[in-house]
Amino acid sequence: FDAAGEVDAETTAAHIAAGVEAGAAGVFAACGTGEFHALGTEEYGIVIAAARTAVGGRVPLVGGVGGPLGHARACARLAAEHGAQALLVLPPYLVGGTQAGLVAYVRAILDASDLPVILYHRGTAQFTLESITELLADPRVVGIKDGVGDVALMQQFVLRARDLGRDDVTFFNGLLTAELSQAAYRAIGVDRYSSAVFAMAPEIALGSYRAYAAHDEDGQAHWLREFYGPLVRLRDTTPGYAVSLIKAGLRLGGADVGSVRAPLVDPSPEHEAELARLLAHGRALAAAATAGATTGATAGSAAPVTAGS
Ligand SMILES: O=C([O-])C(=O)C[C@H](O)[C@@H](O)C(=O)[O-]
Repeated sequence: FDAAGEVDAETTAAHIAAGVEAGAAGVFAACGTGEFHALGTEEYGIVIAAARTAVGGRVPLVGGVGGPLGHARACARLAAEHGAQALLVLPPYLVGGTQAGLVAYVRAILDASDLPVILYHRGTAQFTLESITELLADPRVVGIKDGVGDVALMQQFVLRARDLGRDDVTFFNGLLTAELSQAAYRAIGVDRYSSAVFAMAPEIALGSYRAYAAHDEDGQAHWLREFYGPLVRLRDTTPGYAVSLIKAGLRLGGADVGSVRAPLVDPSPEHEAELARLLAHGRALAAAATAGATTGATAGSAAPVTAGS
């Protein structure tokens, strides 16, 4: 947002382009971290159009949709019009329905455009094995992203997709600060995750990703102890920090991204100082890991699966 609190298309595009250039394998635009909850319909179209310009067809672009059904359908149409390749279905607003109602909600969004959907299993949109099975019968359902943390249920979703011959379905760990739990997700066949940290500090997310991709368990544990664990403890001090810390991190890096919108709040000065300290430490760890990799001291992969949000 600009100084007046309006969507700033230019800054949005520059931010997303920088993430793609840094190596994101895909972009979730206007989703959880991208403040879908705070955008009007017209603003949503501006964000997706900016994202499309920034991405330039280099990686898949997924637009968030959700909330009130009328708004979700309007956003689905706008995402299609502005060139997104898929939709991430976020939970409906306020009310929780039955599983049949949830399936109908997804279908109504599917019918609003030609875009395939990824289901974000989270909040008021928590699926059962039965409702997932029903939705997987539709080839336009191409992904499931877990925001609940029930790995046993997610394992069932993965196996059911395979049993149905849906090898095309992509699974993501979409828990807050996904890196913290990613090792457990890989063990159940979910090797992709969306990284909010990538959105504020790609070099840190990529440093951690390289340890993950190389199956370097000591390296991953080091990242969790030194950076992600402390970040999550800071995140958990205040509701909404999963989003506002990311934006504050960008501001600390010099990007003119404005504040979060209500009801979220920006971090307090003390918390922002703690974030700055953590980011400096994370960047030092990333630089040391890169130096180690170039001298052959640390194994690493150059191909990120990380997707900015
Ligand atoms: O925007 C989104 O899709 C999310 O909020 C998911 C985040 O990226 C989550 O996985 C995280 O915090 O790392």
